[in-house]
Amino acid sequence: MVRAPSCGRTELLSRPAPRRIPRSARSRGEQPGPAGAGGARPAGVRNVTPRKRHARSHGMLLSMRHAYSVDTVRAAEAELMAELPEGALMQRAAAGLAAAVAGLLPRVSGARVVLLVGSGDNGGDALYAGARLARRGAGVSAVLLAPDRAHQGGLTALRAAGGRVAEDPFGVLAVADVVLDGITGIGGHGGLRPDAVPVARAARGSGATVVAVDLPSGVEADTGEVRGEAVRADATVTFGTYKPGLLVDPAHEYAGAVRLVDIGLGPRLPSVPDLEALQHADVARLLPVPAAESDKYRRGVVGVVAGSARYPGAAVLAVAGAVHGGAGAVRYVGPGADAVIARFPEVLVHGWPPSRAGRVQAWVIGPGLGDGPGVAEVLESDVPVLVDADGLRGLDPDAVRARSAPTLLTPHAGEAAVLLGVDRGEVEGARLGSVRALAAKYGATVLLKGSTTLVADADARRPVRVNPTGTSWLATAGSGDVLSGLAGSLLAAGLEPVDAGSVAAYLHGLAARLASQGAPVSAQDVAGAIPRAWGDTRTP
Ligand SMILES: NC(=O)C1=CN([C@@H]2O[C@H](COP(=O)(O)OP(=O)(O)OC[C@H]3O[C@@H](n4cnc5c(N)ncnc54)[C@H](OP(=O)(O)O)[C@@H]3O)[C@@H](O)[C@H]2O)[C@@H](O)CC1
Ligand SMILES: Nc1ncnc2c1ncn2[C@@H]1O[C@H](COP(=O)(O)OP(=O)(O)O)[C@@H](O)[C@H]1O
Ligand SMILES: [K+]
Repeated sequence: MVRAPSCGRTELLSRPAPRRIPRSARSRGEQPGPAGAGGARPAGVRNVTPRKRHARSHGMLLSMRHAYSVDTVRAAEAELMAELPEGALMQRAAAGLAAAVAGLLPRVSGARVVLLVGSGDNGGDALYAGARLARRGAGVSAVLLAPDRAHQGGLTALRAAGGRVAEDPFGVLAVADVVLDGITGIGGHGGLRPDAVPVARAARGSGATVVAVDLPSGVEADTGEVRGEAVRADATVTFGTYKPGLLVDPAHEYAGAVRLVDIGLGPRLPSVPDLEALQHADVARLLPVPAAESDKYRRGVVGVVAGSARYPGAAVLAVAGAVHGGAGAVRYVGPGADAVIARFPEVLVHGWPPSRAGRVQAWVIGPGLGDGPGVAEVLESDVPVLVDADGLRGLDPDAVRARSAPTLLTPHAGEAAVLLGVDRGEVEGARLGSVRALAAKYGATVLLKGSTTLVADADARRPVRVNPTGTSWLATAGSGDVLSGLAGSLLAAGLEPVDAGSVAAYLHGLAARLASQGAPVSAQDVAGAIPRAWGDTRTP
Protein backbone atom coordinates (compact mmCIF):
# COMPACT_ATOMS: atom_id res chain seq x y z
CA MET A 1 0.00 0.00 0.00
CA VAL A 2 1.13 3.53 -0.70
CA ARG A 3 1.34 5.61 2.41
CA ALA A 4 1.19 9.36 2.57
CA PRO A 5 3.55 10.96 5.10
CA SER A 6 0.66 11.93 7.32
CA CYS A 7 2.76 12.06 10.47
CA GLY A 8 4.60 15.07 9.16
CA ARG A 9 1.57 17.21 8.54
CA THR A 10 -0.60 19.13 10.88
CA GLU A 11 -4.09 17.81 10.51
CA LEU A 12 -7.21 17.31 12.51
CA LEU A 13 -9.80 15.76 13.33
CA SER A 14 -10.79 12.18 13.70
CA ARG A 15 -14.22 13.21 14.74
CA PRO A 16 -16.37 16.32 14.52
CA ALA A 17 -15.12 19.25 16.52
CA PRO A 18 -16.43 19.71 20.03
CA ARG A 19 -19.66 21.65 20.18
CA ARG A 20 -19.28 22.92 23.73
CA ILE A 21 -19.17 26.66 23.81
CA PRO A 22 -16.64 28.21 26.15
CA ARG A 23 -18.28 29.96 29.04
CA SER A 24 -16.76 33.30 28.08
CA ALA A 25 -18.59 33.14 24.73
CA ARG A 26 -21.85 32.26 26.41
CA SER A 27 -21.49 35.09 28.85
CA ARG A 28 -21.12 37.49 25.93
CA GLY A 29 -24.33 36.15 24.42
CA GLU A 30 -22.70 34.39 21.45
CA GLN A 31 -24.73 31.62 19.93
CA PRO A 32 -23.65 28.03 19.67
CA GLY A 33 -23.01 27.15 16.05
CA PRO A 34 -22.06 24.11 14.09
CA ALA A 35 -18.41 23.16 14.01
CA GLY A 36 -16.75 25.21 11.34
CA ALA A 37 -19.24 28.05 11.71
CA GLY A 38 -17.57 29.87 14.58
CA GLY A 39 -17.85 29.29 18.30
CA ALA A 40 -16.21 26.36 20.01
CA ARG A 41 -13.97 24.52 17.63
CA PRO A 42 -10.32 23.64 17.43
CA ALA A 43 -8.15 25.74 15.19
CA GLY A 44 -7.99 24.51 11.65
CA VAL A 45 -11.67 23.76 11.27
CA ARG A 46 -11.90 27.06 9.43
CA ASN A 47 -11.48 27.32 5.69
CA VAL A 48 -12.36 23.72 4.97
CA THR A 49 -13.23 23.00 1.38
CA PRO A 50 -16.59 21.31 0.66
CA ARG A 51 -14.69 18.09 -0.12
CA LYS A 52 -12.82 18.21 3.16
CA ARG A 53 -15.97 19.08 5.03
CA HIS A 54 -17.70 16.11 3.46
CA ALA A 55 -14.88 13.76 4.39
CA ARG A 56 -14.74 15.19 7.88
CA SER A 57 -18.47 14.88 8.34
CA HIS A 58 -17.97 11.18 7.75
CA GLY A 59 -15.22 11.05 10.34
CA MET A 60 -12.29 10.75 7.98
CA LEU A 61 -9.07 12.46 7.21
CA LEU A 62 -7.82 12.84 3.70
CA SER A 63 -4.50 11.03 4.13
CA MET A 64 -3.43 7.79 5.78
CA ARG A 65 -3.31 7.98 9.54
CA HIS A 66 -0.50 6.14 11.35
CA ALA A 67 0.03 5.47 15.02
CA TYR A 68 3.26 4.52 16.78
CA SER A 69 3.96 2.96 20.16
CA VAL A 70 5.40 4.94 23.06
CA ASP A 71 8.84 3.31 22.73
CA THR A 72 9.04 4.27 19.08
CA VAL A 73 7.88 7.81 19.82
CA ARG A 74 10.46 8.19 22.59
CA ALA A 75 13.27 6.89 20.38
CA ALA A 76 12.32 9.30 17.58
CA GLU A 77 12.04 12.17 20.06
CA ALA A 78 15.45 11.39 21.54
CA GLU A 79 17.04 11.40 18.09
CA LEU A 80 15.43 14.70 17.22
CA MET A 81 16.13 16.31 20.59
CA ALA A 82 19.84 15.53 20.25
CA GLU A 83 19.96 17.89 17.29
CA LEU A 84 17.89 20.70 18.73
CA PRO A 85 18.51 23.26 21.47
CA GLU A 86 17.29 22.08 24.86
CA GLY A 87 13.56 22.44 25.30
CA ALA A 88 12.90 23.20 21.62
CA LEU A 89 10.64 20.20 21.15
CA MET A 90 8.51 21.07 24.14
CA GLN A 91 8.22 24.63 22.85
CA ARG A 92 6.97 23.30 19.51
CA ALA A 93 4.42 21.15 21.29
CA ALA A 94 3.32 24.02 23.52
CA ALA A 95 3.03 26.43 20.59
CA GLY A 96 0.81 23.98 18.70
CA LEU A 97 -1.25 23.34 21.79
CA ALA A 98 -1.73 27.03 22.55
CA ALA A 99 -2.73 27.72 18.94
CA ALA A 100 -5.29 24.90 19.02
CA VAL A 101 -6.76 26.16 22.29
CA ALA A 102 -6.84 29.74 20.99
CA GLY A 103 -8.79 28.43 18.01
CA LEU A 104 -11.38 27.01 20.38
CA LEU A 105 -11.97 30.34 22.02
CA PRO A 106 -13.98 33.16 20.49
CA ARG A 107 -11.42 35.48 22.09
CA VAL A 108 -8.27 34.56 24.00
CA SER A 109 -8.13 37.77 25.99
CA GLY A 110 -10.28 37.40 29.07
CA ALA A 111 -10.80 33.67 28.66
CA ARG A 112 -10.47 31.57 31.80
CA VAL A 113 -8.03 28.74 31.28
CA VAL A 114 -7.20 26.10 33.88
CA LEU A 115 -4.20 23.81 33.58
CA LEU A 116 -4.19 20.41 35.28
CA VAL A 117 -0.48 19.81 35.78
CA GLY A 118 1.04 16.44 36.61
CA SER A 119 4.61 15.64 37.54
CA GLY A 120 6.06 15.00 34.08
CA ASP A 121 6.68 16.72 30.77
CA ASN A 122 3.00 16.46 29.87
CA GLY A 123 2.45 19.04 32.60
CA GLY A 124 5.36 21.03 31.12
CA ASP A 125 3.55 21.24 27.80
CA ALA A 126 0.43 22.50 29.55
CA LEU A 127 2.39 25.12 31.54
CA TYR A 128 4.23 26.52 28.52
CA ALA A 129 1.01 26.58 26.49
CA GLY A 130 -0.66 28.32 29.43
CA ALA A 131 2.14 30.91 29.45
CA ARG A 132 1.51 31.61 25.76
CA LEU A 133 -2.21 32.06 26.38
CA ALA A 134 -1.56 34.26 29.41
CA ARG A 135 0.65 36.51 27.25
CA ARG A 136 -2.37 36.94 24.96
CA GLY A 137 -4.52 38.11 27.86
CA ALA A 138 -6.12 34.87 29.09
CA GLY A 139 -6.53 34.37 32.83
CA VAL A 140 -4.54 31.19 33.40
CA SER A 141 -4.50 29.17 36.63
CA ALA A 142 -2.47 26.03 37.18
CA VAL A 143 -3.68 23.21 39.41
CA LEU A 144 -0.51 21.42 40.49
CA LEU A 145 -1.10 17.78 41.34
CA ALA A 146 2.46 17.32 42.56
CA PRO A 147 3.65 20.85 43.46
CA ASP A 148 7.21 19.74 44.26
CA ARG A 149 7.63 17.95 40.93
CA ALA A 150 5.87 20.31 38.54
CA HIS A 151 7.96 21.27 35.49
CA GLN A 152 10.07 24.15 36.81
CA GLY A 153 10.75 25.87 33.49
CA GLY A 154 7.09 25.76 32.59
CA LEU A 155 6.03 27.10 35.96
CA THR A 156 8.51 29.97 35.77
CA ALA A 157 7.29 30.81 32.25
CA LEU A 158 3.66 30.76 33.38
CA ARG A 159 4.32 33.04 36.33
CA ALA A 160 6.37 35.42 34.19
CA ALA A 161 3.45 35.67 31.76
CA GLY A 162 1.02 36.57 34.56
CA GLY A 163 -0.42 33.11 35.20
CA ARG A 164 -0.95 31.81 38.71
CA VAL A 165 -0.95 28.65 40.72
CA ALA A 166 -4.53 28.03 41.87
CA GLU A 167 -5.11 28.03 45.62
CA ASP A 168 -8.64 26.76 45.21
CA PRO A 169 -8.59 24.19 42.37
CA PHE A 170 -12.33 23.50 42.48
CA GLY A 171 -13.12 27.21 42.54
CA VAL A 172 -11.17 27.96 39.35
CA LEU A 173 -12.49 24.84 37.63
CA ALA A 174 -16.07 25.86 38.36
CA VAL A 175 -15.74 28.99 36.23
CA ALA A 176 -13.27 27.77 33.59
CA ASP A 177 -13.84 28.14 29.85
CA VAL A 178 -11.16 25.66 28.87
CA VAL A 179 -9.29 23.07 30.91
CA LEU A 180 -5.98 21.67 29.64
CA ASP A 181 -5.41 18.15 30.88
CA GLY A 182 -1.65 17.87 31.41
CA ILE A 183 -1.73 15.22 34.13
CA THR A 184 -0.09 12.43 32.14
CA GLY A 185 0.80 11.78 28.52
CA ILE A 186 2.83 8.91 27.16
CA GLY A 187 4.40 8.40 30.60
CA GLY A 188 1.13 7.54 32.32
CA HIS A 189 0.00 4.04 33.24
CA GLY A 190 -2.88 2.40 35.02
CA GLY A 191 -5.67 4.97 35.14
CA LEU A 192 -5.60 8.19 37.14
CA ARG A 193 -4.16 8.03 40.62
CA PRO A 194 -6.59 8.83 43.44
CA ASP A 195 -5.38 12.41 43.95
CA ALA A 196 -6.04 13.23 40.29
CA VAL A 197 -9.54 11.78 40.19
CA PRO A 198 -11.48 14.61 41.92
CA VAL A 199 -9.98 17.35 39.74
CA ALA A 200 -10.55 15.32 36.58
CA ARG A 201 -14.18 14.86 37.60
CA ALA A 202 -14.55 18.53 38.46
CA ALA A 203 -13.14 19.48 35.06
CA ARG A 204 -15.62 17.20 33.32
CA GLY A 205 -18.52 18.48 35.37
CA SER A 206 -17.62 22.13 35.02
CA GLY A 207 -19.07 22.84 31.58
CA ALA A 208 -15.64 23.89 30.33
CA THR A 209 -14.21 22.46 27.13
CA VAL A 210 -11.64 19.86 28.16
CA VAL A 211 -8.57 19.60 25.95
CA ALA A 212 -6.26 16.67 26.58
CA VAL A 213 -2.55 17.31 26.11
CA ASP A 214 -1.08 14.53 23.92
CA LEU A 215 -3.49 11.92 25.37
CA PRO A 216 -6.42 11.92 27.78
CA SER A 217 -4.75 11.24 31.12
CA GLY A 218 -5.44 7.76 32.44
CA VAL A 219 -5.63 5.89 29.12
CA GLU A 220 -3.02 3.42 27.92
CA ALA A 221 -1.21 5.02 24.99
CA ASP A 222 -0.05 1.75 23.43
CA THR A 223 -3.23 -0.29 23.59
CA GLY A 224 -6.29 1.91 24.00
CA GLU A 225 -7.15 0.22 27.28
CA VAL A 226 -8.61 2.22 30.16
CA ARG A 227 -7.68 0.52 33.39
CA GLY A 228 -9.28 2.89 35.84
CA GLU A 229 -10.59 6.42 35.79
CA ALA A 230 -9.49 8.64 32.89
CA VAL A 231 -10.08 12.18 31.70
CA ARG A 232 -12.93 12.50 29.21
CA ALA A 233 -11.83 15.15 26.75
CA ASP A 234 -13.73 17.09 24.12
CA ALA A 235 -10.56 17.33 22.07
CA THR A 236 -7.02 16.01 22.21
CA VAL A 237 -4.00 17.78 20.81
CA THR A 238 -1.35 15.15 20.20
CA PHE A 239 2.26 15.68 19.23
CA GLY A 240 4.38 14.22 16.44
CA THR A 241 2.21 11.21 15.65
CA TYR A 242 -0.98 9.49 16.72
CA LYS A 243 -0.58 6.94 19.48
CA PRO A 244 -2.55 3.67 19.18
CA GLY A 245 -4.74 4.55 22.15
CA LEU A 246 -6.10 7.58 20.31
CA LEU A 247 -7.54 5.37 17.57
CA VAL A 248 -8.72 2.29 19.49
CA ASP A 249 -11.68 2.07 21.85
CA PRO A 250 -12.28 2.39 24.70
CA ALA A 251 -9.54 5.08 24.94
CA HIS A 252 -10.52 6.56 21.57
CA GLU A 253 -13.87 7.41 23.09
CA TYR A 254 -12.15 9.48 25.79
CA ALA A 255 -10.10 11.54 23.31
CA GLY A 256 -12.85 13.49 21.55
CA ALA A 257 -11.74 15.20 18.35
CA VAL A 258 -8.05 14.54 17.80
CA ARG A 259 -5.65 17.06 16.33
CA LEU A 260 -2.12 16.17 15.36
CA VAL A 261 0.54 18.86 15.81
CA ASP A 262 3.70 18.52 13.73
CA ILE A 263 6.82 18.80 15.90
CA GLY A 264 9.19 17.50 13.23
CA LEU A 265 9.06 13.87 14.30
CA GLY A 266 7.84 12.45 10.97
CA PRO A 267 11.25 11.79 9.35
CA ARG A 268 12.51 10.08 12.53
CA LEU A 269 9.69 7.55 12.67
CA PRO A 270 10.09 4.11 11.08
CA SER A 271 8.27 3.44 7.81
CA VAL A 272 6.16 0.67 9.37
CA PRO A 273 3.76 2.00 12.02
CA ASP A 274 2.10 -0.07 14.74
CA LEU A 275 -1.34 0.89 13.55
CA GLU A 276 -2.68 2.38 10.34
CA ALA A 277 -6.05 3.64 9.19
CA LEU A 278 -7.04 3.61 5.54
CA GLN A 279 -8.46 6.80 4.11
CA HIS A 280 -10.53 7.45 0.98
CA ALA A 281 -7.57 7.56 -1.39
CA ASP A 282 -6.10 4.30 -0.05
CA VAL A 283 -9.42 2.52 -0.43
CA ALA A 284 -9.91 3.89 -3.95
CA ARG A 285 -6.50 2.49 -4.94
CA LEU A 286 -7.34 -0.95 -3.56
CA LEU A 287 -10.83 -1.36 -5.01
CA PRO A 288 -10.99 -3.85 -7.88
CA VAL A 289 -12.00 -2.30 -11.20
CA PRO A 290 -12.76 -4.53 -14.20
CA ALA A 291 -10.33 -4.15 -17.10
CA ALA A 292 -11.46 -3.97 -20.73
CA GLU A 293 -10.81 -7.70 -21.18
CA SER A 294 -12.52 -8.74 -17.94
CA ASP A 295 -15.36 -11.23 -17.84
CA LYS A 296 -17.38 -12.40 -14.86
CA TYR A 297 -15.00 -15.27 -14.09
CA ARG A 298 -11.84 -13.23 -14.39
CA ARG A 299 -13.30 -10.68 -11.99
CA GLY A 300 -13.55 -13.48 -9.43
CA VAL A 301 -16.39 -15.66 -8.22
CA VAL A 302 -17.31 -15.75 -4.54
CA GLY A 303 -19.10 -18.69 -2.96
CA VAL A 304 -21.38 -18.06 0.03
CA VAL A 305 -22.36 -20.83 2.45
CA ALA A 306 -24.82 -19.22 4.86
CA GLY A 307 -28.29 -19.38 6.34
CA SER A 308 -30.30 -22.19 7.88
CA ALA A 309 -33.94 -22.99 8.51
CA ARG A 310 -33.65 -20.93 11.66
CA TYR A 311 -31.77 -17.97 10.10
CA PRO A 312 -32.77 -17.78 6.42
CA GLY A 313 -32.27 -14.01 6.30
CA ALA A 314 -28.55 -14.31 6.98
CA ALA A 315 -28.11 -15.96 3.58
CA VAL A 316 -29.82 -13.04 1.84
CA LEU A 317 -27.81 -10.46 3.75
CA ALA A 318 -24.44 -12.14 3.18
CA VAL A 319 -25.28 -12.43 -0.52
CA ALA A 320 -26.38 -8.77 -0.53
CA GLY A 321 -22.89 -7.82 0.66
CA ALA A 322 -21.27 -10.16 -1.84
CA VAL A 323 -23.12 -8.89 -4.93
CA HIS A 324 -21.90 -5.38 -4.15
CA GLY A 325 -18.31 -6.35 -3.39
CA GLY A 326 -16.64 -6.42 -6.79
CA ALA A 327 -16.65 -10.14 -7.64
CA GLY A 328 -17.99 -11.01 -11.11
CA ALA A 329 -20.42 -13.63 -9.83
CA VAL A 330 -21.84 -14.98 -6.58
CA ARG A 331 -22.58 -18.66 -5.97
CA TYR A 332 -24.82 -19.61 -3.08
CA VAL A 333 -24.91 -23.00 -1.36
CA GLY A 334 -27.35 -23.68 1.47
CA PRO A 335 -30.98 -23.95 2.51
CA GLY A 336 -31.82 -20.32 1.68
CA ALA A 337 -31.65 -20.67 -2.12
CA ASP A 338 -35.28 -19.67 -2.74
CA ALA A 339 -35.05 -16.57 -0.60
CA VAL A 340 -31.72 -15.63 -2.18
CA ILE A 341 -33.02 -16.02 -5.73
CA ALA A 342 -36.18 -14.09 -4.92
CA ARG A 343 -34.09 -11.13 -3.83
CA PHE A 344 -31.06 -11.57 -6.11
CA PRO A 345 -31.92 -13.40 -9.36
CA GLU A 346 -28.36 -12.84 -10.58
CA VAL A 347 -26.97 -15.29 -7.99
CA LEU A 348 -26.03 -18.85 -9.05
CA VAL A 349 -27.54 -21.27 -6.55
CA HIS A 350 -26.25 -24.80 -6.04
CA GLY A 351 -27.20 -27.89 -4.12
CA TRP A 352 -25.08 -29.36 -1.36
CA PRO A 353 -22.08 -29.83 -1.01
CA PRO A 354 -19.99 -26.70 -1.63
CA SER A 355 -17.29 -28.74 -3.39
CA ARG A 356 -19.74 -29.45 -6.24
CA ALA A 357 -20.77 -25.85 -6.70
CA GLY A 358 -18.22 -25.03 -9.36
CA ARG A 359 -15.02 -23.06 -9.15
CA VAL A 360 -14.82 -20.05 -6.86
CA GLN A 361 -11.91 -17.76 -6.02
CA ALA A 362 -12.99 -17.35 -2.38
CA TRP A 363 -15.51 -18.80 0.07
CA VAL A 364 -17.54 -17.10 2.76
CA ILE A 365 -18.94 -19.47 5.36
CA GLY A 366 -20.80 -18.99 8.57
CA PRO A 367 -23.51 -16.29 8.70
CA GLY A 368 -26.70 -17.82 10.08
CA LEU A 369 -25.31 -21.32 9.53
CA GLY A 370 -26.50 -22.57 12.92
CA ASP A 371 -25.19 -26.06 13.41
CA GLY A 372 -25.07 -26.59 9.67
CA PRO A 373 -22.17 -28.45 8.08
CA GLY A 374 -19.59 -27.24 5.62
CA VAL A 375 -16.82 -25.54 7.59
CA ALA A 376 -14.37 -28.43 7.52
CA GLU A 377 -14.97 -29.04 3.84
CA VAL A 378 -14.61 -25.40 2.84
CA LEU A 379 -11.42 -25.10 4.87
CA GLU A 380 -9.97 -27.92 2.81
CA SER A 381 -10.31 -25.89 -0.38
CA ASP A 382 -7.27 -24.21 -1.92
CA VAL A 383 -8.81 -20.72 -2.17
CA PRO A 384 -9.08 -17.94 0.43
CA VAL A 385 -11.82 -18.57 2.99
CA LEU A 386 -13.64 -16.10 5.21
CA VAL A 387 -15.14 -17.67 8.34
CA ASP A 388 -17.78 -15.69 10.22
CA ALA A 389 -20.39 -16.11 12.95
CA ASP A 390 -21.57 -19.71 13.44
CA GLY A 391 -18.70 -20.95 11.30
CA LEU A 392 -16.31 -19.79 14.02
CA ARG A 393 -17.84 -22.04 16.65
CA GLY A 394 -15.28 -24.59 17.74
CA LEU A 395 -12.94 -23.55 14.94
CA ASP A 396 -9.83 -25.70 15.07
CA PRO A 397 -6.59 -23.66 14.95
CA ASP A 398 -4.71 -26.60 13.44
CA ALA A 399 -7.20 -26.92 10.58
CA VAL A 400 -6.79 -23.23 9.83
CA ARG A 401 -3.01 -23.28 10.17
CA ALA A 402 -2.78 -26.28 7.83
CA ARG A 403 -4.48 -24.45 4.97
CA SER A 404 -2.58 -23.75 1.78
CA ALA A 405 -4.56 -20.56 1.05
CA PRO A 406 -5.21 -17.57 3.34
CA THR A 407 -8.00 -17.48 5.92
CA LEU A 408 -9.85 -14.41 7.18
CA LEU A 409 -11.77 -14.73 10.45
CA THR A 410 -14.38 -12.07 11.29
CA PRO A 411 -15.53 -12.49 14.91
CA HIS A 412 -17.33 -9.96 17.05
CA ALA A 413 -16.07 -9.57 20.62
CA GLY A 414 -18.22 -12.41 21.96
CA GLU A 415 -17.02 -14.86 19.33
CA ALA A 416 -13.43 -13.72 19.76
CA ALA A 417 -13.72 -14.27 23.51
CA VAL A 418 -14.85 -17.86 22.99
CA LEU A 419 -12.02 -18.51 20.53
CA LEU A 420 -9.50 -17.09 23.01
CA GLY A 421 -11.07 -18.66 26.08
CA VAL A 422 -11.53 -15.34 27.89
CA ASP A 423 -14.46 -13.12 28.91
CA ARG A 424 -16.10 -10.88 26.35
CA GLY A 425 -15.26 -7.85 28.50
CA GLU A 426 -11.61 -8.72 28.28
CA VAL A 427 -11.74 -8.57 24.50
CA GLU A 428 -13.69 -5.32 24.50
CA GLY A 429 -11.27 -3.74 26.97
CA ALA A 430 -8.17 -4.87 25.11
CA ARG A 431 -9.13 -5.03 21.44
CA LEU A 432 -5.64 -4.59 20.06
CA GLY A 433 -4.10 -7.35 22.15
CA SER A 434 -7.06 -9.62 21.42
CA VAL A 435 -6.98 -9.27 17.65
CA ARG A 436 -3.23 -9.86 17.62
CA ALA A 437 -3.59 -12.90 19.89
CA LEU A 438 -6.25 -14.42 17.63
CA ALA A 439 -4.21 -13.85 14.49
CA ALA A 440 -1.25 -15.55 16.18
CA LYS A 441 -3.35 -18.46 17.48
CA TYR A 442 -4.91 -19.24 14.09
CA GLY A 443 -2.11 -18.12 11.80
CA ALA A 444 -4.87 -16.19 10.02
CA THR A 445 -5.92 -12.65 9.29
CA VAL A 446 -8.49 -11.55 11.86
CA LEU A 447 -11.07 -8.80 11.59
CA LEU A 448 -12.42 -8.01 15.06
CA LYS A 449 -15.78 -6.26 14.75
CA GLY A 450 -17.29 -3.75 17.13
CA SER A 451 -16.94 -0.15 18.26
CA THR A 452 -13.44 -0.05 16.75
CA THR A 453 -13.02 -2.61 14.01
CA LEU A 454 -9.44 -3.86 13.80
CA VAL A 455 -7.79 -6.09 11.21
CA ALA A 456 -4.62 -7.95 12.16
CA ASP A 457 -2.65 -9.63 9.42
CA ALA A 458 -1.47 -13.20 9.81
CA ASP A 459 2.04 -11.72 9.61
CA ALA A 460 2.51 -10.08 13.01
CA ARG A 461 5.14 -7.70 11.64
CA ARG A 462 2.55 -5.84 9.61
CA PRO A 463 0.62 -2.94 11.16
CA VAL A 464 -2.85 -3.58 12.49
CA ARG A 465 -5.47 -1.72 10.48
CA VAL A 466 -8.03 0.33 12.37
CA ASN A 467 -11.23 1.28 10.60
CA PRO A 468 -12.04 5.00 10.77
CA THR A 469 -15.55 4.90 9.29
CA GLY A 470 -17.35 2.83 11.92
CA THR A 471 -20.60 4.08 13.37
CA SER A 472 -22.66 2.71 16.19
CA TRP A 473 -25.68 2.70 13.82
CA LEU A 474 -24.10 -0.50 12.53
CA ALA A 475 -25.06 -2.21 15.75
CA THR A 476 -28.13 -3.68 14.08
CA ALA A 477 -29.00 -7.31 13.43
CA GLY A 478 -27.55 -8.74 10.26
CA SER A 479 -25.07 -5.97 9.46
CA GLY A 480 -22.21 -8.38 10.17
CA ASP A 481 -23.62 -10.77 7.57
CA VAL A 482 -23.44 -8.00 4.99
CA LEU A 483 -19.83 -7.32 5.97
CA SER A 484 -18.80 -10.95 5.54
CA GLY A 485 -20.27 -11.14 2.04
CA LEU A 486 -18.65 -7.86 1.08
CA ALA A 487 -15.22 -8.89 2.37
CA GLY A 488 -15.52 -12.31 0.72
CA SER A 489 -16.33 -10.71 -2.60
CA LEU A 490 -13.22 -8.52 -2.33
CA LEU A 491 -11.17 -11.62 -1.51
CA ALA A 492 -12.51 -13.32 -4.63
CA ALA A 493 -11.66 -10.23 -6.66
CA GLY A 494 -8.04 -10.72 -5.66
CA LEU A 495 -7.44 -8.51 -2.62
CA GLU A 496 -5.22 -10.03 0.02
CA PRO A 497 -7.05 -10.75 3.28
CA VAL A 498 -5.88 -7.71 5.23
CA ASP A 499 -6.91 -5.44 2.36
CA ALA A 500 -10.20 -7.26 1.77
CA GLY A 501 -11.06 -7.00 5.47
CA SER A 502 -10.08 -3.39 5.97
CA VAL A 503 -11.57 -2.14 2.68
CA ALA A 504 -14.80 -4.01 3.44
CA ALA A 505 -14.97 -2.50 6.94
CA TYR A 506 -14.32 0.95 5.49
CA LEU A 507 -17.05 0.68 2.83
CA HIS A 508 -19.44 -0.94 5.31
CA GLY A 509 -19.05 1.90 7.84
CA LEU A 510 -19.28 4.54 5.15
CA ALA A 511 -22.37 2.88 3.65
CA ALA A 512 -24.00 2.89 7.09
CA ARG A 513 -23.24 6.57 7.51
CA LEU A 514 -24.55 7.43 4.06
CA ALA A 515 -27.70 5.37 4.60
CA SER A 516 -28.24 6.57 8.13
CA GLN A 517 -27.69 10.34 8.06
CA GLY A 518 -28.16 10.15 11.80
CA ALA A 519 -31.24 7.89 11.78
CA PRO A 520 -31.50 4.15 12.41
CA VAL A 521 -30.60 1.87 9.51
CA SER A 522 -31.26 -1.78 8.75
CA ALA A 523 -28.67 -4.24 7.48
CA GLN A 524 -30.41 -4.13 4.09
CA ASP A 525 -30.06 -0.34 4.02
CA VAL A 526 -26.34 -0.75 4.64
CA ALA A 527 -26.00 -3.26 1.79
CA GLY A 528 -27.97 -0.99 -0.51
CA ALA A 529 -25.66 1.94 0.19
CA ILE A 530 -22.43 0.06 -0.58
CA PRO A 531 -22.35 1.28 -4.21
CA ARG A 532 -22.65 4.89 -2.99
CA ALA A 533 -19.84 4.32 -0.50
CA TRP A 534 -17.73 2.73 -3.23
CA GLY A 535 -18.35 5.69 -5.52
CA ASP A 536 -17.70 8.17 -2.73
CA THR A 537 -14.16 6.88 -2.21
CA ARG A 538 -13.44 7.16 -5.91
CA THR A 539 -14.70 10.74 -6.28
CA PRO A 540 -11.67 13.00 -6.73
N1 LIG B 1 9.97 13.70 25.24
C1 LIG B 1 9.83 14.77 24.46
O1 LIG B 1 10.70 15.17 23.73
C2 LIG B 1 8.58 15.49 24.41
C3 LIG B 1 7.56 15.15 25.29
N2 LIG B 1 6.46 15.82 25.30
C4 LIG B 1 5.46 15.64 26.34
O2 LIG B 1 5.98 14.88 27.39
C5 LIG B 1 5.05 13.82 27.70
C6 LIG B 1 5.77 12.68 28.29
O3 LIG B 1 6.35 13.18 29.46
P1 LIG B 1 6.92 12.21 30.59
O4 LIG B 1 7.77 11.20 29.99
O5 LIG B 1 7.58 13.09 31.56
O6 LIG B 1 5.64 11.51 31.17
P2 LIG B 1 4.18 12.10 31.54
O7 LIG B 1 3.27 11.67 30.47
O8 LIG B 1 4.24 13.55 31.85
O9 LIG B 1 3.76 11.28 32.83
C7 LIG B 1 4.74 10.85 33.74
C8 LIG B 1 4.46 11.40 35.09
O10 LIG B 1 3.16 11.10 35.48
C9 LIG B 1 3.13 10.35 36.67
N3 LIG B 1 2.14 9.31 36.50
C10 LIG B 1 2.26 8.12 35.86
N4 LIG B 1 1.11 7.46 35.84
C11 LIG B 1 0.21 8.25 36.48
C12 LIG B 1 -1.15 8.10 36.78
N5 LIG B 1 -1.81 7.00 36.45
N6 LIG B 1 -1.78 9.11 37.44
C13 LIG B 1 -1.09 10.24 37.79
N7 LIG B 1 0.22 10.41 37.54
C14 LIG B 1 0.86 9.43 36.91
C15 LIG B 1 4.51 9.83 36.88
O11 LIG B 1 4.78 9.91 38.23
P3 LIG B 1 5.73 8.88 39.03
O12 LIG B 1 5.39 7.51 38.53
O13 LIG B 1 7.11 9.31 38.70
O14 LIG B 1 5.34 9.12 40.45
C16 LIG B 1 5.38 10.76 36.05
O15 LIG B 1 5.92 11.80 36.84
C17 LIG B 1 4.39 13.54 26.38
O16 LIG B 1 3.16 12.86 26.52
C18 LIG B 1 4.23 14.92 25.83
O17 LIG B 1 3.10 15.56 26.41
C19 LIG B 1 6.26 16.94 24.37
O18 LIG B 1 6.65 18.07 25.05
C20 LIG B 1 7.04 16.78 23.11
C21 LIG B 1 8.44 16.56 23.41
N1 LIG C 1 -20.88 0.17 18.69
C1 LIG C 1 -20.52 -0.07 17.42
N2 LIG C 1 -19.84 0.86 16.71
C2 LIG C 1 -19.48 0.64 15.43
N3 LIG C 1 -19.77 -0.52 14.77
C3 LIG C 1 -20.43 -1.46 15.42
C4 LIG C 1 -20.83 -1.31 16.77
N4 LIG C 1 -21.46 -2.44 17.16
C5 LIG C 1 -21.45 -3.26 16.09
N5 LIG C 1 -20.83 -2.67 15.04
C6 LIG C 1 -20.62 -3.25 13.70
O1 LIG C 1 -21.83 -3.85 13.28
C7 LIG C 1 -21.60 -5.11 12.69
C8 LIG C 1 -22.29 -6.17 13.55
O2 LIG C 1 -21.88 -7.44 13.19
P1 LIG C 1 -22.28 -8.71 14.05
O3 LIG C 1 -21.94 -8.49 15.48
O4 LIG C 1 -21.70 -9.88 13.37
O5 LIG C 1 -23.86 -8.71 13.95
P2 LIG C 1 -24.86 -9.67 13.18
O6 LIG C 1 -24.47 -11.06 13.60
O7 LIG C 1 -26.22 -9.29 13.69
O8 LIG C 1 -24.71 -9.44 11.74
C9 LIG C 1 -20.09 -5.25 12.62
O9 LIG C 1 -19.62 -4.75 11.39
C10 LIG C 1 -19.60 -4.36 13.75
O10 LIG C 1 -18.30 -3.86 13.56
K1 LIG D 1 -2.84 14.49 29.19
